[in-house]
Amino acid sequence: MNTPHPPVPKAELHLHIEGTLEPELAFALAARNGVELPYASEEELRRAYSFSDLQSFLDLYYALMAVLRTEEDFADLANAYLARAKEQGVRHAEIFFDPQAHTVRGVPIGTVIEGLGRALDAAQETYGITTRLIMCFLRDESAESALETFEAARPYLDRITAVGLDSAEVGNPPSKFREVYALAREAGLKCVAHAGEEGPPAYVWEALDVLGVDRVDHGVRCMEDADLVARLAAEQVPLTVCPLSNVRLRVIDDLADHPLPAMLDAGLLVTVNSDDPAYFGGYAHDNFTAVRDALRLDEETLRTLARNSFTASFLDEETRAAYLKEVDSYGR
Ligand SMILES: Nc1ncnc2[nH]cnc12
Ligand SMILES: [Zn+2]
Repeated sequence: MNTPHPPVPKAELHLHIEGTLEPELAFALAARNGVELPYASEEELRRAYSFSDLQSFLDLYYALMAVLRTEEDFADLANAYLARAKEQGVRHAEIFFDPQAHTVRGVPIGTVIEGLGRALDAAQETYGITTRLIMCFLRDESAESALETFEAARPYLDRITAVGLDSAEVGNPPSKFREVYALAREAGLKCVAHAGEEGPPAYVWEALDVLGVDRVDHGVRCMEDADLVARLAAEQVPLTVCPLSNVRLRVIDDLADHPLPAMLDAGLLVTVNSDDPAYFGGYAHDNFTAVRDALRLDEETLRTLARNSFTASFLDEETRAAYLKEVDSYGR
């Protein structure tokens, strides 16, 4: 009898912790916190997961966050993700969170960070997963709100590795956040930003040239601009691509048409990630197997994607090398 392959060891670099809120946990937290959800059952909620674009997803994503109120809630959310991530072969996770989506509801930023931090502190021992935290600014909020959020997070910066930029992209270019990114860099943080998901290649240029990002989240629309592809390839700027998300949010019509193979052929440092797995139908390895099947990727290409995930991470060199060794010996 064939023993099934364990999933290839990988790093997850594009994962919104709020996007891991499964219906089951949403209902459990709603009951615990006395929050009424506008859905009669988990099944009914799941039926609402049909999106026409990024905004239609964001509306539900922010609405469901109403159930997240206490440190314990954020710790439970992160633990539920880590348990699933372990099963998916995730050895390292760099996790986004959206503080403004919680502070606007009266949840203090310290509650969010301490709650997530409680789970992440135990992640290596409990799940064998190393972690980093990336604080995202909501780009459809003002630049002033991002600055206030950064200042509110200052007491917790030792828990934060990088800043990021997410939410509704079109009409909210990276340059709007020049100032807060300069402050983050001054404070020694790494910088990433969603760019080129729904927005044009010009937003990827801005993320690079105005914000000075170390990685681009999504970035798939870079393929419309040959000069941009050349720049990203020459500098080996990592792109955290999220295939199932791209299909669910209609960035790409069909997974079989995804530009991932063309991106790899162009010499881009591409990684495969899950974005908001509770909403988009798959966690990290589910994305690997989906692209393998739809795009007929061979085992060596999957190994390259796994290698890329560690190469593109914010890990220290020694830990990175240890993980790369695991990838190289996988299945051999
Ligand atoms: N795919 C995505 N794009 C932009 N903002 C997000 N927030 C959560 N998921 C997102
Ligand atoms: Zn994202």
